[in-house]
Amino acid sequence: MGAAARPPAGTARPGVFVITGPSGVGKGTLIRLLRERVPELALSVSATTRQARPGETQGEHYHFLSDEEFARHVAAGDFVEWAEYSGRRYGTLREELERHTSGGRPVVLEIELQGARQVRETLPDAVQIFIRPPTEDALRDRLIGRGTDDAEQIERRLEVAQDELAAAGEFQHVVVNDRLDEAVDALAAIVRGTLGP
Ligand SMILES: Nc1nc2c(ncn2[C@@H]2O[C@H](COP(=O)(O)OP(=O)(O)O)[C@@H](O)[C@H]2O)c(=O)[nH]1
Ligand SMILES: Nc1ncnc2c1ncn2[C@@H]1O[C@H](COP(=O)(O)OP(=O)(O)O)[C@@H](O)[C@H]1O
Repeated sequence: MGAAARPPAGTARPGVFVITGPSGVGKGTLIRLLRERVPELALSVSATTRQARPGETQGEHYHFLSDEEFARHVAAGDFVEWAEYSGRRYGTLREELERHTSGGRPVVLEIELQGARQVRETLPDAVQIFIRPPTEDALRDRLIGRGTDDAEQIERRLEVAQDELAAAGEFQHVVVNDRLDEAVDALAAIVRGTLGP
């Protein structure tokens, strides 16, 4: 964006950063480290109908909802975006996003491809970042190594990953998560480049 396209000083909208990439590529890990580097960056906590994994807590990792609760929010138009992934629903509640942006905080959304495409339409100023694995074998190794999904879930996630990886070219920024520290550096540079020093 050129300087002429910027809103006048004092009215700049906080940044919305969308981070997408296949399951197991390291999005959650990268976002945790990114937020240590850029502490003002808030995390949008998504809603989901999937079961909490051991160690995940309500309202911190996700807003865990029943199918009925999620459907009610869909019908009420409460979601900025939502999608079905591996048989479960995931979405960004408008209220959750605005809780941060209305206070002037930049915010990061960790969402899958269909949701990122919806945000591209509804929030065209959002910065879109795609995370790639160095190889598909590395992705499989990370999903196995994480130990949170059974073999069937891992295969489903790897199948979805094929379509997701094919869509990397749609994204403004692509970061390869090979060495973790280098990937965090690249993400921090994108965020700092948008927000300013
Ligand atoms: N569209 C959308 N996708 C989401 C949202 N929250 C999480 N996801 C994505 O849903 C997929 C599955 O998430 P999860 O079950 O937590 O698995 P994990 O990302 O492999 O740990 C991942 O690609 C997430 O990025 C959301 O609010 N909206
Ligand atoms: N650069 C990396 N090199 C090796 N392992 C990684 C790297 N980044 C993340 N991991 C590991 O890969 C697994 C999946 O990471 P996670 O952040 O849960 O991915 P996602 O949120 O994209 O599903 C975790 O066990 C994590 O520790």
